[in-house]
Amino acid sequence: MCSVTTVPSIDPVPELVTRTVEIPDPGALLSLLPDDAPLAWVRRGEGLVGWGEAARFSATGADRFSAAERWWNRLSKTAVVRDEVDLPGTGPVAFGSFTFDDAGTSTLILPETVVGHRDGRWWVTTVSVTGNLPPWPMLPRVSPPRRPGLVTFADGALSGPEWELVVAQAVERINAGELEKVVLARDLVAESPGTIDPRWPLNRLSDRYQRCWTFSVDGILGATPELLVRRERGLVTSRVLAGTIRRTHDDIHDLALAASLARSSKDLEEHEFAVRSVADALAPFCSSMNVPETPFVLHLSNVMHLATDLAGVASGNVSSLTLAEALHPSAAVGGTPTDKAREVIREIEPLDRGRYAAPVGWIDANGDGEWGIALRCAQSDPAGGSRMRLFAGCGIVAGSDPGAELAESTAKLVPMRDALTR
Ligand SMILES: C=C(O[C@@H]1C=C(C(=O)O)C=C[C@H]1O)C(=O)O
Repeated sequence: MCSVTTVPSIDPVPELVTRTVEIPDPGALLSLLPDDAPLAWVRRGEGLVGWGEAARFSATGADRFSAAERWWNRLSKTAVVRDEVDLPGTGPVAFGSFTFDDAGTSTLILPETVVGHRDGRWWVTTVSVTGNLPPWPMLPRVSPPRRPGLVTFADGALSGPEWELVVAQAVERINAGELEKVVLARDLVAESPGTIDPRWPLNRLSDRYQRCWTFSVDGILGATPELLVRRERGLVTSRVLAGTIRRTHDDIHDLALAASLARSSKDLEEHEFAVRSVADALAPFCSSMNVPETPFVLHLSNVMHLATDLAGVASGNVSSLTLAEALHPSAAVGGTPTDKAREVIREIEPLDRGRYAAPVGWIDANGDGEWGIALRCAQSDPAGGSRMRLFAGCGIVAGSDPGAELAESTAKLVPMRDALTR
């Protein structure tokens, strides 16, 4: 295993050799994962899983994305690649997770083994960093995921009522004309009697939230409904969410609620801020772009969101990671205007977001990749695997009611809570 924290120009680059071979259906991707540091990006059974660590890059600060990209380019562009499948996600692939703010550590991880599935094809990529051809891939036998013991939940930085006061402060500042929208987050601390096997919640999340991207990278895991950006051979796509309503589990009532969400001027305004921030950030990188005029309603099992899928044609050879950097933080997780919203978050949200609400995903040697926003997620505590922090946030605009926002954040915590307990 090799670990790199900075990239001085004289740094020796590992001699990367990768071999990708097509394999018959090996079973569900998540069922292949070992319990130690599993890497995953899976939706509806397709995607990538990985394990082992051939190389890792860590970065801190405002240039964390560009430093990570430089490292990845140096590693992957000089690699010897044997790839008999040749799809986005074959050949060398790194999984990544970035911090919301400049503080804290962001990582890119090059796994020793990656298994992928897409359009009826499966493949394995193995990696060597010694210049030799990596071993012929063998999928290890893994133990089944272990159910956590009795998990308890406690308030994180603030109790619910304390958080409502912070939301009220934000509404006041919006009404005073300081900014238009700010996204505020809260956290819960989950504690289990023993080490939590991350594969347990991962499997629960991917079964129950099939429209979401289930991810696990370097201790943060979850199922996000929001795709910050995908770049695939010149096509750029993004799914923007903002505007939320809780489900009641009465289908007829939920349909009426979906219709009211689609007409709610408060939610439409909040959504418009988010779509505009993504379209504006992508514009310099795209020769053409399709931005639908009206959102659709995305139904998840706990909540419904206003959603817009944007698509563009990349004008140059810009990587998925550069695009993720340009988009982060979108108004869906930061606010409008961005800089003012970040300032307000720093001032009134007494919480270290860590990697919550920031890009998580993967990149290949061509720069193709998918980066979600780490939402509906939990971060394992570096001090021990029996503790996790769960996060949820809400977009606050002029018409926001603190009690309703607290209820919305509680609904957004349900997927992770349930995945740890049921
Ligand atoms: C911030 C979160 O979600 C974001 C905020 C939303 C909203 O305020 O309506 C909806 C989806 C996400 O863009 C979260 O889930 O933690």
